[in-house]
Amino acid sequence: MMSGAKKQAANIDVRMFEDVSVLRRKWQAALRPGEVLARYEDVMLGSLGRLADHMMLLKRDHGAFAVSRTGRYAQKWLGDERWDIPIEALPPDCVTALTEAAGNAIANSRPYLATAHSMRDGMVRTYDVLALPTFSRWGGTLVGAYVNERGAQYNLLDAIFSTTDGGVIALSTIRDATSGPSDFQIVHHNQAVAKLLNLADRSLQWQRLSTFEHPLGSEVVIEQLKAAVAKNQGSQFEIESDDRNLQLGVTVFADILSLVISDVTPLKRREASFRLLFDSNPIPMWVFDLETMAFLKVNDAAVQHYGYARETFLQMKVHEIWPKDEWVSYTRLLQDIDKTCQSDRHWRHVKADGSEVCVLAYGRRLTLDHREGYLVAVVDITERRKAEARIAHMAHHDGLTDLANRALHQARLRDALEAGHALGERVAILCIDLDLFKNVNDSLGHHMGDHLLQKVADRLRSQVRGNDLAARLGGDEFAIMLAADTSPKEASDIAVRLIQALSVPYEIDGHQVVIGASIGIALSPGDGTSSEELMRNADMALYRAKQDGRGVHRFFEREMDHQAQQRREMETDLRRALAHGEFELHYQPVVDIASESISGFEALLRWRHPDKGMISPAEFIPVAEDIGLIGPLGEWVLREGCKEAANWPSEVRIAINLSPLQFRSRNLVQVVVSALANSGLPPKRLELEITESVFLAETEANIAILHQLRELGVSISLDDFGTGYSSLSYLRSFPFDKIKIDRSFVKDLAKRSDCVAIVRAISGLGRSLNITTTAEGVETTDQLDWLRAEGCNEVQGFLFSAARPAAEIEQLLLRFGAWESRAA
Ligand SMILES: Nc1nc2c(ncn2[C@@H]2O[C@@H]3COP(=O)(O)O[C@H]4[C@@H](O)[C@H](n5cnc6c(=O)[nH]c(N)nc65)O[C@@H]4COP(=O)(O)O[C@H]3[C@H]2O)c(=O)[nH]1
Repeated sequence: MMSGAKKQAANIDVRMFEDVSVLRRKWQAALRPGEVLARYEDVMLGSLGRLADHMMLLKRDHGAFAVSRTGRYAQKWLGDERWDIPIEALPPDCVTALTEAAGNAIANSRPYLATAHSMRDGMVRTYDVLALPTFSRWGGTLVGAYVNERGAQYNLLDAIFSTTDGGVIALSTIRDATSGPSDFQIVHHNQAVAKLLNLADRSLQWQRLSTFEHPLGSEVVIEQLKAAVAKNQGSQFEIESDDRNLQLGVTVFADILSLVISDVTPLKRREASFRLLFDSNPIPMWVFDLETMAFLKVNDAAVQHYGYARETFLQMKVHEIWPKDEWVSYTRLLQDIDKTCQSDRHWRHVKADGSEVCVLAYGRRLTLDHREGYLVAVVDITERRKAEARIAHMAHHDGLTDLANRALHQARLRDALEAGHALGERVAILCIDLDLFKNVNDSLGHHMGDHLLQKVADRLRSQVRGNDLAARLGGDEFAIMLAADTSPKEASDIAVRLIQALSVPYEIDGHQVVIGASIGIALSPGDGTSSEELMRNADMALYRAKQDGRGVHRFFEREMDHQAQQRREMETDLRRALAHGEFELHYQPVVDIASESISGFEALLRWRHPDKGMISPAEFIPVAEDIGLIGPLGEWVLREGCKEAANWPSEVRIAINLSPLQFRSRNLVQVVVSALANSGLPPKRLELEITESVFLAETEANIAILHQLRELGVSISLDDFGTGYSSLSYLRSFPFDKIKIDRSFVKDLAKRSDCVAIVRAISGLGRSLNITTTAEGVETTDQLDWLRAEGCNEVQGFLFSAARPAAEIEQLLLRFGAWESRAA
């Protein structure tokens, strides 16, 4: 069944449809053959009847239309009863429809039907506008326009409100006797209200709130509405209804109130989740106002981490947790901040106690309490950064002294050389080697050695400035790089200062330790332009400084390069010499002062180089020691010496020198046993000469080896006695059979009383300890007389003979007999 209104609307539509058809037919019928348009008189004049009320005549005037002649209905539609109205004077909705219809009709030379929507008193009406194009005998085109409302009007507000999810209620205020607001009555509402209030089945119309059993009728709501009416001012508040959060927005129109209800449950849940995530998050978080930079919200973790009380925090601005030197840069960063920010940089923050932390910050924009804010979560990476820095530091520094290590030193040197090259500035390298450090390490132990190195490092550190760098290259090798354009004079002054500083006695664990330093200097670009070359040359200069008696500094000279070359050659030649049989032994007689006879021979090694001739052991033994050849070479000497001595008269002994490095091989005893066994030489005819340096390293083990040798029946002599540091204590460490007085004391016997005193003391010592004393380097009879007078037991030296090849031994024995008869 159709409602009355709908039926009426349907009738109107049918009539309108008929009107449009009639007019179209009339226009078609008026079209004469050969003419494009129907004539005005044929269409518009006469026989329009009822339709005349709905008609308008449109003239074209200079391109724009004007309306002349309007029927009554058309006048109402236009809202204007005048004849001749310019089109721009009409309501815009009419203008749009008329222009569209008339324009298209003229363009197509056919009737054209357009639709117009008009808004009148909140009601929307739809009209059909039919334009009939005609031509007039008096010239020009005239358009007859028919207008009629198509269907039922409807209320736009109702239509809009019925399609929204938001609830809208109109309430009228009920006043009491004092004319104050006492209650409210629902006078109108849209469909969404019932759904929002979960009251689908109940009618709300005319419901009084005070009797309305629903949270909407609660006292709280009524009081809020009363207050709004009293103040004539809108308000907004929330209520809960069936697990839903409803937001009520009140607008006051005198005694009528509109209540807009929206469901804010999802929003509330989001807020609750945010609160939960924010408040109890272990990661420090805050929200700050993007405009004022003030903290709006901070979570517990932030309060704890930064050490500010929450109230203090909330009165602060973001920049107050930045270090002052970053205020400008960080403010600039925040100005460019995006909707979200993934921290790709480190931020420095300052805690309440003034300490600084390093953090990563992650953030996003949000609205909090109607303010544009920024939510920030921070991850403190201070410890991680420290650990990273520690690891990076460790990779570039020496663990013991904390000085730069070789890698960092090389890298910095390369950089300095590059910069120096660009600027035309010199870079100096000072290679430093500690004199006598090995002694300390060996005699006082590694622990003391380490302490000493640390103190050395401290002194070096205190001597370097600016871009200069002190480094430990390993062991007791250090280097200083002087990066600022350094002259040779400056480098030399610094080297002198360094040697002085390092030579001041060290106080370590109650011991006073004295060491020195030797320094080699190389300067770029003259002594090298690459780090490798410069270091190699500084090292060569250092080698020279050590050769020159230590405690001095030397600059690199091209000649050193030559010497280094020679040394390399010697190393190569030495490796070959043993296999090629280039070594031989010479023997120097040892004379017994009392019996004035040869008691033995000292075997002294000789190297007959195929090109260079005879090379002194003083030159090649240290090299053989350095390249590890001393083991096989020493073994060869022992075998060869014992074999030779086995041919001598039975009372003549042989003395053989042992390098301290031979003790390292651990098979020394075995080698001696084998040499004796192979030669058949009785052990008592073999003397092994050692220097006190045997006691400097692995003392216990070496003393044990000495005891084993002695148990074989071999004698042990202490060579070069008096030249070392603590010889007397070594005499206690091992029961030596012989002490050899160094030739430096013998040399000046006749001239220097201190030498006499030393020789006297050593001889006395030997006597009281029952140790034979042998004086070396006796060249004059004067010296011999002094030695005899001081009670020395044996002598050897050029006075009797230099070391001679084995073939001359027999002759020597004979010749000695001759000397013996001449001396008598
Ligand atoms: N000015 C002067 N010198 C005299 C006199 N009498 C002897 N000499 C020299 O003094 C050195 C004595 O040997 P050294 O103190 O054991 O000192 C030796 C010894 O430490 C080492 N050496 C020699 N042969 C061997 C060896 O077979 N093994 C080891 N490990 N070292 C050896 O080489 C050093 C030097 O040996 P050489 O050049 O042969 O030098 C020998 C000898 O030629 C003299 O009256 N005046």
